[in-house]
Amino acid sequence: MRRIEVRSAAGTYPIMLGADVFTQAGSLVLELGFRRGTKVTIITDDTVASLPFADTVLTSLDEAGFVTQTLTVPAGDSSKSMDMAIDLYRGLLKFGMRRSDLVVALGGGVVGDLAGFVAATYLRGIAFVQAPTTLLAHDSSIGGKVGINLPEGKNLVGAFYPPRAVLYDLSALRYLPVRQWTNGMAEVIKHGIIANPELFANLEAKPLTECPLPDTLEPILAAAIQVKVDVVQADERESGRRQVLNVGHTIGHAIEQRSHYQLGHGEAISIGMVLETKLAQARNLLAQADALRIVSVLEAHGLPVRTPADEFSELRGLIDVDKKHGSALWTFALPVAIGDVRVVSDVRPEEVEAVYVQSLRAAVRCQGHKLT
Ligand SMILES: NC(=O)c1ccc[n+]([C@@H]2O[C@H](COP(=O)([O-])OP(=O)(O)OC[C@H]3O[C@@H](n4cnc5c(N)ncnc54)[C@H](O)[C@@H]3O)[C@@H](O)[C@H]2O)c1
Ligand SMILES: O=C(O)C(=O)C[C@@H](O)[C@H](O)[C@H](O)COP(=O)(O)O
Ligand SMILES: [Zn+2]
Repeated sequence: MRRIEVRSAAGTYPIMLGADVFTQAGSLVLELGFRRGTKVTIITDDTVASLPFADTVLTSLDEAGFVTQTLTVPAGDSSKSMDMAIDLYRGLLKFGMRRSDLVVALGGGVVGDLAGFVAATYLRGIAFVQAPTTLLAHDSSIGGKVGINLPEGKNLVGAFYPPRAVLYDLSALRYLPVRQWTNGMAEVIKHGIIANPELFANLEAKPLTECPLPDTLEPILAAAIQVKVDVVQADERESGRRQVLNVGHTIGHAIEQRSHYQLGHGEAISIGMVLETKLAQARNLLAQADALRIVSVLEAHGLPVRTPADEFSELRGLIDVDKKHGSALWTFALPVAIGDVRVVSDVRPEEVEAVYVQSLRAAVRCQGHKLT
């Protein structure tokens, strides 16, 4: 089992990464200092609850002497809501959860963000452990961003609230449908674009279109995780450097929400990365060869790269509520090389619209070719 430490203002926490982490969940939680008899609520979703490893985690915690319950929410981004958070608070209260007790978020980014938000706010904050089960969650489980969506935009309510540990069992990933695997690759590729050109080149040379065996996967995932760890350690509360993790997200979040979550987070961010790559090119920040490499590697992984049919006017308001903007001008994290992303805070909405409209026209032309 590989151990990666994350320094945070609230203390250092470990990421335990390996193929046999969940069977040891109970002893790992004891090692964190929680005593036998502590109440542990596992928060998960209804898909994950039915997979064999959910039982493995529960059994391991029971055998270690914890008093457990499981609370289940429907799978999907619509569970990242205040209504769902309130249901969960009540579930915790009913079970008698105190400040010394523990929440375990077992699932993908939706469960991690929601359960983390509930843990951050229940009784003004109780401890939680992230137990990510999707590839995408190599990103969401680290760094302490927790939150819920509003109808007006993604992740508009939340906190920076680091977990006590991240227990990442790679054997859970073999249950992922291909679409979910691919969805997660968007954030792995993103981490390469941000700060690891070697990781990016490896993905170009050998696209990971399905879940490989843990021995192959572990070093790749560890490299992507290390990019995230380095960034959040440098700027935990996103006052500057951390904004680079948002490459592809300023437009991608709007596209994700506008699709009513028919597009997965990684799928929307893939389209967002393509459009933001074009914005970087339009500003002469990125060479054409690098722009082509970004689009090609996303395509090679089966990720969507075409602009959806939405009019820009339908996205503008959603982009406008992005938390990074400081004024009427927009803030974007733009790729400037493979392995380097720069934050720019003087983007006029009209510039984005021009790039978007041009890409939309190109996408429609392409479709026309296919039909004829
Ligand atoms: N907090 C952060 O830093 C951060 C970072 C990236 C993304 N996010 C958020 O994460 C969310 C997306 O996360 P996600 O893509 O993991 O989505 P998700 O949590 O909805 O999981 C995707 C689907 O896979 C299923 N699933 C989970 N584990 C599985 C497994 N092992 N086998 C089979 N099916 C499994 C889930 O039930 C769900 O249907 C978005 O809400 C996004 O905003 C947060
Ligand atoms: O950890 C971060 O910081 C990120 O930006 C990671 C993103 O992949 C993630 O989607 C995050 O939830 C976006 O946060 P937001 O603050 O833009 O809502
Ligand atoms: Zn993301």
